[in-house]
Amino acid sequence: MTGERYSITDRIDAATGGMRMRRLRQAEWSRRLVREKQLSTADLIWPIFVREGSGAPQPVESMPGVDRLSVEGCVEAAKRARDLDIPVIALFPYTDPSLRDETGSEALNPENLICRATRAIKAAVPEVGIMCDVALDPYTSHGHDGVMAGDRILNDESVEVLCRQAVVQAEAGCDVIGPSDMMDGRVACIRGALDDAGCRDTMIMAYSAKYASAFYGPFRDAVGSGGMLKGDKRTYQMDYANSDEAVREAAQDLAEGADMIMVKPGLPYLDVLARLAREFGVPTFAYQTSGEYSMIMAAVRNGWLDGDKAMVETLTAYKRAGASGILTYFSPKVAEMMRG
Ligand SMILES: NCc1[nH]cc(CCC(=O)O)c1CC(=O)O
Ligand SMILES: [Mg+2]
Repeated sequence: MTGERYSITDRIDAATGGMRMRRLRQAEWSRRLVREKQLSTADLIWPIFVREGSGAPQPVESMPGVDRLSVEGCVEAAKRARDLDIPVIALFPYTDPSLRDETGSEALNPENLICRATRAIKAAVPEVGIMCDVALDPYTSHGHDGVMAGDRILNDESVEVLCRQAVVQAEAGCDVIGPSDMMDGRVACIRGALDDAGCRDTMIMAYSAKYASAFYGPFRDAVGSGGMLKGDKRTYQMDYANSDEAVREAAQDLAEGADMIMVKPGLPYLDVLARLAREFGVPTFAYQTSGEYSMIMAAVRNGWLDGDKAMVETLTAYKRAGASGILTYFSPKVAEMMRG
């Protein structure tokens, strides 16, 4: 050092122009004042697993804190959602293996578990929105989202069944249809089928950029399709190396009549989420998948992470990336925390 000419402080002031970024971070009140995004209970969609029969919640082993609920249990969960200001719950069925077949015909049964749960919840808690998945994997003996011929998943034949599944769910009272199957053209066909059935008000949240991902494993346990799945879903779900393609997928779904779009999984795909949110400016959602949830919970169980902090941080990250809302298994927990 040659000089006393410049002190560290002089150099810092010269470099920053005196604009010290830490100034606004010095107190909780000023951090709150300049915060860009705020997670709210209005951002939450709570996925719930439904099972046959009555009685106590049945824990999903690979998802600590998540249970499969009876229809009655789902009604109680919907009341909890209402009391916590959670706008929507998303229902997923655990289907008894004896009801599964090659074509997923139980999906079309107006008395299936999902339809009965939907009707029971709508009757008891009409102010909570209900979202139902459109895809055949909870109902097929091979665990795929569509119908098969040999080892191929047939697109158009699958779409035909998915349209009927959507109408059955809408007629049971479902408010939001969530096609998660990734067949081509299904949004247009489902919209048409809903309209033809007089369900013009039923919304569609399209799983537009849904990737063939390792982060769905615990979900497949929860709905009982894990052990059944033959092969993988890479001929219909997206390649995780691609994001230009996500833009084209979302553009198609919107042109076909999707009211809302979704990116799934969430955290490893925040770039895709941010891109779609900016590109289209439509309600854009993210799914914090079972695998993301279980990763956090596993670390919490080992004492390696503060679960509450990781929960709020990840959910806020979705908001920062541009999500209108998040499907998350943390919904009741974070809503309780926000209520204080
Ligand atoms: N098509 C069904 C469906 N709907 C939501 C999920 C995953 C949700 C999660 O992992 O939390 C899946 C699994 C899959 O596509 O294999
Ligand atoms: Mg598509």
